[in-house]
Amino acid sequence: MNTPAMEAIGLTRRFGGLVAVNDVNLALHVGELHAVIGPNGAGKSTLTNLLSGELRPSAGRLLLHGAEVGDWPSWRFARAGVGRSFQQTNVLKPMTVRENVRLAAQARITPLRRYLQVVTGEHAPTEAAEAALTRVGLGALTGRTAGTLSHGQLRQLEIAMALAAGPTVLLLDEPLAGMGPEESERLAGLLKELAADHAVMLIEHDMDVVFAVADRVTVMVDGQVLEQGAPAAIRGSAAVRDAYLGHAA
Ligand SMILES: Nc1ncnc2c1ncn2[C@@H]1O[C@H](COP(=O)(O)OP(=O)(O)OP(=O)(O)O)[C@@H](O)[C@H]1O
Repeated sequence: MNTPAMEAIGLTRRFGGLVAVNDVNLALHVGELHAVIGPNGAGKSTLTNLLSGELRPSAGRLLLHGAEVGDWPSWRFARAGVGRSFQQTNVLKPMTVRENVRLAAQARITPLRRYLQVVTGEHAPTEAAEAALTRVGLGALTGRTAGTLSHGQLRQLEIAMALAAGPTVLLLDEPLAGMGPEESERLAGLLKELAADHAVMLIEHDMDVVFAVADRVTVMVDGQVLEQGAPAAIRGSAAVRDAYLGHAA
């Protein structure tokens, strides 16, 4: 297969004596939706924070399009095309939908470019914002105050914010949390569409959604990869079933 958009090799993160992410290997490819599942405390959010540059690895390698990025500061990740949505909502509620996405679009732009845009009246972030909003299905609500959106619409807005900076890699931490079945199904369809031209990593607890949309699944338990494979293989795995039942007990 071609070079992954993002690749973790032996990626490890310790918090004092706790190894939250332990020797994880993972490859994200454009055109693929890669779901990461696992019981609470498995290390999924820590892994997302490592891949988005918010946390530095304690050990191991992180590659973006084949180049080492493990020691990069977090701001370089967004500029180099790594976008993420957050488990906790990241939206500024008094601002409009459009303003939220425009601000997010600017994450990709250097301060000099932003200054030049003001001077020349160039409107690149506006166009990127409108395109992202149309793509997630919020094109008709751009002037609405974000605080008036439904829960599902807020999650769509968060995805638009992640998309607006033009990422290649999209890291989505429980984008469907708290949604009803209908909204959830619609958004799952959108995630699948986005995977056509992005490398998508999806953290998700709803197994029906995971098995419906994922091309590949990584199962984490206690910071480690328990299994990795196609959804059908993971669904039939006794080790995965045991891990979940063990944690439920
Ligand atoms: N900043 C931190 N400092 C210390 N320990 C942390 C920190 N962040 C996470 N941990 C610990 O690392 C482990 C993995 O946590 P993490 O949040 O990555 O798991 P998770 O799989 O995302 O869980 P959930 O599904 O509940 O969100 C947990 O034991 C957690 O308490």
